[in-house]
Amino acid sequence: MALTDFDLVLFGGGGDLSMRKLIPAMYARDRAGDLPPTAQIICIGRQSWTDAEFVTALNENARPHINEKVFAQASWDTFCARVRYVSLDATDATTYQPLNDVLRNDAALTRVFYLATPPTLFAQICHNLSERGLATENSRVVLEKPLGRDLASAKQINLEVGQVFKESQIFRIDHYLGKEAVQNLLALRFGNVLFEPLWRREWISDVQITIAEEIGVGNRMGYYETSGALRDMMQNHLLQLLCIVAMEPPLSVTPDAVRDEKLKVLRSLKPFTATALAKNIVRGQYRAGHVEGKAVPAYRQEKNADPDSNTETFVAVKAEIDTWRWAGVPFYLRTGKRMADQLAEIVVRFKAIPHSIFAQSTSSFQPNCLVIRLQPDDGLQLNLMAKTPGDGMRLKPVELELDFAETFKAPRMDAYERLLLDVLRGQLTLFMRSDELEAAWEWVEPVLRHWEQEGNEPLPYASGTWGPAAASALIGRDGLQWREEALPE
Ligand SMILES: NC(=O)C1=CN([C@@H]2O[C@H](COP(=O)(O)OP(=O)(O)OC[C@H]3O[C@@H](n4cnc5c(N)ncnc54)[C@H](OP(=O)(O)O)[C@@H]3O)[C@@H](O)[C@H]2O)C=CC1
Ligand SMILES: O=C1O[C@H](COP(=O)(O)O)[C@@H](O)[C@H](O)[C@H]1O
Repeated sequence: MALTDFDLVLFGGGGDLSMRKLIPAMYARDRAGDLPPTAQIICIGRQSWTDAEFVTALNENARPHINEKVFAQASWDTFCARVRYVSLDATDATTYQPLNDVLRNDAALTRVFYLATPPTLFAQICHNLSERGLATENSRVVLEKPLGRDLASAKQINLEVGQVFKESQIFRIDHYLGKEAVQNLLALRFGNVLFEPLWRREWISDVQITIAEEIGVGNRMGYYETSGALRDMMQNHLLQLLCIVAMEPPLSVTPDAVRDEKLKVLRSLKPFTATALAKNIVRGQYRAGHVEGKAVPAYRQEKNADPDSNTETFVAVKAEIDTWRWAGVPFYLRTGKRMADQLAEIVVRFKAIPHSIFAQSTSSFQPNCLVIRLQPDDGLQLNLMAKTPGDGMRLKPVELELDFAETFKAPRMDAYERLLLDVLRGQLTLFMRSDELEAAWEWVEPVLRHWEQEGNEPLPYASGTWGPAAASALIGRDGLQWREEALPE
């Protein structure tokens, strides 16, 4: 579907997210021919730059993040010519005139305000846009995550943004929902009959969702210290993945049909009791170690770090969903920085066979397992038992592997490319509704309060490992192992 001409305003246009993700994504769509010739990208910050100086910054900071296979100098020059830079203080409406001057006043245009700034500015920016008459009927606003830092602040942001924009104009982004493998999970679940009868407590033993990163906090210490892994990854990305795995079939892929189902999952998450707070959560922080053979410092020794920081860089949780479909099926979620590998995957483990008709005992049968791999490459793996060739009847675990890049050989689209196109088309399905967001905060809120009250110093783990030993114990208590622990050496 062709895009209507637009003005895209990137608040925080010179920041880390814009340079690493948003600008490269817009460039890729421009290079693919998706952007109307007169579309503008207006980047905002307090720093005083001319358009030409900002293009120099783009060359230094955004250009290195563009895939070399996509890059061409001529199209990059054309793209840079669309980009304007406007210096203003987003908290001060009296400084907004230069933005009024570059925005085109045409009701037929789409106007998008993308707030890639700290979330503490979201409400203020929306009020200022309204005061300056810029939040028009044809406008949309994109809010980055994490939206707020707890339930109360998230509600306040929703309330204030809602005073300026209608819910249908608000795009709360979670870039994990734009990843190809997540879309493919929807296709797998609702485009095939094979899994649906098995996708329930009778046949599934447990689900593991892991987002492990090798990188540390990099230059984002200022932000990360106020956040930590629970707010940065668990409250949003991991819970959204859990929703896609656990939701009932939606009536259609229309925004509210999908979001209604995700909301039901979030509302069915078993609230943390005092015992669960003590037993079902592991909080960790990385120490010095080696990642990919390179020595890396402890979190507390990173640039701009507080040497006494208690911010968690790892969190693992055992969650349960109180519904007929999922009662009794544990969902183990974990995420961490500076871990052994860069890996994002969902592992659905099926129950063991009830009885062996072969000479082998049932315990020598590996339960079937479906792995949906999001990163580093997206793909699917199904573990089955098969007979080894030759005489006798000996069964062995085998893998059916589907590599999406290999199978489709089609150009890949980054999550931000897909989601930015959806914003420009007004397609809300992959964005969170206010009630969903609040339900997710409601579930993590007791954990935040518990950590505040208990002081709760995070457990140390060496960089380049899979997190604190307590994370293995968390799942081990149920007689299970994280997938990498169960794999043969
Ligand atoms: N970086 C990432 O990987 C990810 C970031 N996010 C979210 O994106 C948002 C931005 O993060 P990130 O890019 O890392 O942050 P940065 O600190 O790198 O960038 C924030 C930008 O906001 C601008 N800014 C801050 N205050 C004002 C103000 N008063 N007026 C105008 N501009 C202002 C700054 O520009 P200047 O200094 O010139 O004013 C800066 O460029 C956050 O909500 C974060 O949680 C989400 C997912 C991943
Ligand atoms: O939202 C965030 O996500 C990134 C990880 O995203 P990925 O697509 O690279 O897996 C994480 O590094 C960052 O801390 C967090 O804010």
